[in-house]
Amino acid sequence: MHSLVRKARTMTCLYLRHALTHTKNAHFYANVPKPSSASPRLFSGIPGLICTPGVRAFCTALTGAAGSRAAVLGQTMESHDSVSYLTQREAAEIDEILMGPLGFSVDQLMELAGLSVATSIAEVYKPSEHARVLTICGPGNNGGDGLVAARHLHHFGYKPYVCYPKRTAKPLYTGLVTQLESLSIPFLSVEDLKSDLSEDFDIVIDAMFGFSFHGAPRPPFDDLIQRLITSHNHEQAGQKKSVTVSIDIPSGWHVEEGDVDGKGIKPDMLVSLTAPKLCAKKFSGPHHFLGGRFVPPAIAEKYKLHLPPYPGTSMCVRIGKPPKVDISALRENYISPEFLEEQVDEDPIVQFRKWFDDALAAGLREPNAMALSTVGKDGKPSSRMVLLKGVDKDGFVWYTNYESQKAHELSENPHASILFFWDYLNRQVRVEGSVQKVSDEESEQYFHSRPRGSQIGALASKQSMVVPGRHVLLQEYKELEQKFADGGLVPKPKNWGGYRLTPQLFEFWQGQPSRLHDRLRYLPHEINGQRAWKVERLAP
Ligand SMILES: NC(=O)C1=CN([C@@H]2O[C@H](COP(=O)(O)OP(=O)(O)OC[C@H]3O[C@@H](n4cnc5c(N)ncnc54)[C@H](OP(=O)(O)O)[C@@H]3O)[C@@H](O)[C@H]2O)[C@H](O)CC1
Ligand SMILES: Cc1cc2nc3c(=O)[nH]c(=O)nc-3n(C[C@H](O)[C@H](O)[C@H](O)COP(=O)(O)O)c2cc1C
Ligand SMILES: Cc1ncc(COP(=O)(O)O)c(C=O)c1O
Ligand SMILES: [K+]
Repeated sequence: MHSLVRKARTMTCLYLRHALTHTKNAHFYANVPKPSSASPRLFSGIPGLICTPGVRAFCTALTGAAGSRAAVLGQTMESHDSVSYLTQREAAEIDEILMGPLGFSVDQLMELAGLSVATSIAEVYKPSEHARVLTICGPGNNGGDGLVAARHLHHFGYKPYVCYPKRTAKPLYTGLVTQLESLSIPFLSVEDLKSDLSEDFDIVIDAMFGFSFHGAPRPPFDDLIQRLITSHNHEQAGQKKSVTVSIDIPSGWHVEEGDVDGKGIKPDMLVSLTAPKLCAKKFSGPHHFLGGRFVPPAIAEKYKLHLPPYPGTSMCVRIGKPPKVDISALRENYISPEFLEEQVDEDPIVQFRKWFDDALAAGLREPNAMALSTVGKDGKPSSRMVLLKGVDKDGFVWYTNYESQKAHELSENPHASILFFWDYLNRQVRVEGSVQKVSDEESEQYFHSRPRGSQIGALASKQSMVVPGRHVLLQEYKELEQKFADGGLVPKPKNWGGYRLTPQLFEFWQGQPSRLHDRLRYLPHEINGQRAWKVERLAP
């Protein structure tokens, strides 16, 4: 086998493994026609994975014949070859099957389609910079998707406007209009719109035509499409422009051939629904997303759909590479509630618990992950992440190897700094203090509470030492696994245990607009011979 293909297969296995381990309660089938020696190991221990030679699945389809990049099983798809495209007839057929034998109603599918569009937009364009959204709706279901998207965008914090010149009298559509009116979303006529839409809007959603479009656009859509083209040309002339997001098909494009004469709209984002239609091959904008997370396996199999898995609970997934970004331009404008001296607890540990509970309530992944910085006698700082395993009035506890780099540095200099960053909450907490080992009993107790695999892993790993290759670690692990196969107690290695940082300084940071962040620092001081904490505000 060509080594690149072999590498692609291995990578696919890894991605598949990743996808599986992050998708709970699902069963996946993988066909590995010529398993490499690594395959069983890669797949072992994945709940829900059934390896079978009979079932066609991503693994073969994507890395076998074409030998295309394995990244398709990550969260993006890199080449056009690896994604499936539908013809106009297939798209209409799938619609009929979904709403016929598969028991969906059009309302349901439209709701999910519109939600996918709104979440795709929210992934790329933040309401802080792209608040004003005009949705131009056509007479069919594509227009309906636009009406639904406008409603969700309102709830996501955008300011939607709708232009819906050819309304459909069916209850589904009149209901969607009523819902938008009840949110006081303005409906604008074509005459209300300026010829350059960029003047009044940050985003224009093109929900005029979907996969049933044919021929040349009739009024008033011909004019509306022209305005989207003009707005794009303004951008090329260096003026500020609004971004165009097309739902399913860039309106005016041939559903299969795309922008035939090259004079059509050039959307910045395309949200394909169910699966991209053939015209999407011609899409060259920076953001191609897939939405419509409702495709049952029967459809995927019948139409041999190869599509990227949706990450987590997301309603959309990016297709294709993320655009190249100017790193220097990457920034967030933090918007948070005020964080004032009067609000903080006098006890910084209590204050920490409050913020930690907020991080837990927000559902953040590993809110207990913290950067630990240490400095040995050479005076050179080093940092790494560790997991907080306990916090109380005595301090902050984590566990590690007592012969690791951090352990050597702590033995030379028992002072450290820990740092939590809770991105979603615009918060950071830094804590500095002195460090001691926890008692052996405490370490014993914690060690035996860990998953058995991690206990054996701790025995197998001489943390921070050079290893000749991964196989050495795996071999060591396998031998230990066999040694403890009887299920008896795995002894805690002598060189494994906890550290406790006794805090001498806290700083609670909350991001605010214009970089005028809140920073409240706690330092110990004495009042009438009593130890207390003094809170001071620091300039951001
Ligand atoms: N399964 C899915 O993925 C789902 C997709 N959804 C969305 O539905 C559209 C397809 O919806 P459909 O109603 O079939 O069609 P369109 O929205 O594309 O539009 C049909 C109307 O447009 C008129 N039309 C067609 N061509 C022209 C033209 N050249 N000028 C003016 N008007 C035109 C057409 O009128 P006709 O008289 O020509 O028939 C119709 O009134 C799909 O793309 C998705 O966006 C569902 O929401 C969920 C399931
Ligand atoms: C999120 C996260 C949590 C981690 N938690 C721990 C931990 O609790 N204990 C640990 O020894 N290593 C942990 N690690 C690995 C460390 O970052 C580091 O690689 C290892 O401890 C060796 O560090 P050293 O060579 O500086 O001592 C974690 C890594 C990450 C990314
Ligand atoms: C090497 C190492 N040790 C310990 C830990 C902490 O893990 P646990 O929660 O199993 O104690 C981690 C976590 O990533 C780790 O990577
Ligand atoms: K469209």
